[in-house]
Amino acid sequence: MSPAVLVLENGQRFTGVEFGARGQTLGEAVFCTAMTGYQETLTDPSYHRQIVVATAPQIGNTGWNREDGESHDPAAAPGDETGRIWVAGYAVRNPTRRVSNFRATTSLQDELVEQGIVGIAGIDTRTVVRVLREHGSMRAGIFSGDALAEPDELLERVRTQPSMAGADLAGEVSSPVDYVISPDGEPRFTVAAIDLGIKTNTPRMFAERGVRVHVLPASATLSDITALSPDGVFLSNGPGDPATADHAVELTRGVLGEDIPLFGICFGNQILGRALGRSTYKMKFGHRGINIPVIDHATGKVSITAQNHGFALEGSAGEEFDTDFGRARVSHVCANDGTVEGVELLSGRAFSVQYHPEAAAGPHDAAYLFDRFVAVMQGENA
Ligand SMILES: NC(=O)CC[C@H](N)C(=O)O
Repeated sequence: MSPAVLVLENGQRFTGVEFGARGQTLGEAVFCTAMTGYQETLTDPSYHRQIVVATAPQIGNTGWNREDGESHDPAAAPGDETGRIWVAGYAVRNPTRRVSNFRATTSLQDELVEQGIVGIAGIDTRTVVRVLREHGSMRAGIFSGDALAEPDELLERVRTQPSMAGADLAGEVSSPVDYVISPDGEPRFTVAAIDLGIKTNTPRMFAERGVRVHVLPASATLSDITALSPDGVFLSNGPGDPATADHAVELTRGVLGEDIPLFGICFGNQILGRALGRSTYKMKFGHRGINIPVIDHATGKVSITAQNHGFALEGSAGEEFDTDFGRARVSHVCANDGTVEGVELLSGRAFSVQYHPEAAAGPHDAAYLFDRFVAVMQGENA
């Protein structure tokens, strides 16, 4: 097995072995605590430009299949549209040697090679995670093969890459063209979904509820939206720093001005929050995993949620504030650290959450939010 090295911005190096493609990759090192769902994690466009460190020690048991991908490439061959890996790199402790799942068509190792994703295995991921937890997410690189020829240069390469703060990335992952996901059965409503890095399970959750989803590129304008006469607008998850997403924020303000019902997830929550006048900040190490507890301020109920974010909205539990579109409040907070996990207009016409009710992968506690959005489109008071 050939050597590979993970180099962190603070100068720490972890030597392991190649995993996936050979070469060099740069990105922000972040850790994900999910025990399962690596295929969904790797294909989630929100991880664009990030090197994911898995805290679960053994990765790859279920191989790779043609069904669980979360990216959407309308130009890809049928059956392959959801499989693009978006992470910049993958760092694991112990890759499985034998795939064991009836749906697997290949192994994770082979898929990483196929897609040219550079990874590293055999490092003490517990130590890496402790460093990231203590010092925060930081720039990093994984190097193997010829990239190891000049070991003294690696740290410089890591340190000269752009930081995640200030990164405007939604346009790099968004579909360049519109596409439509048809509902199961008769269409009841049409939602215009702004693709800032949308995961495929989101339109699927709408489709199950009779909603036709018209996905629009991140560059869509308010007239592109109103031309569809949608019953609602959806703001997707996505990569990068929400403070850079000025176009999406202006678009959202336009949608709120038209009083079209609006729902947002993750990046979409940060954008709705900004449209309501709040600002965002970079968290120390973010929330990435599938068992993160969130408190709904209105009911006191806790949902166990899937999350993947490194930025958050300013605010505190239950805080109410005035906006250009009426009064709003912080609707949800994280039970672990009190960060904002949701905002809403008191009118109920617009709401969003920082976590992932589409749960791919993850627990289904928050799926009711899709029902709530359908109820708002139906004209019911949410
Ligand atoms: N999953 C997401 O939508 C992530 C949103 C944003 N890029 C963040 O890291 O906070």
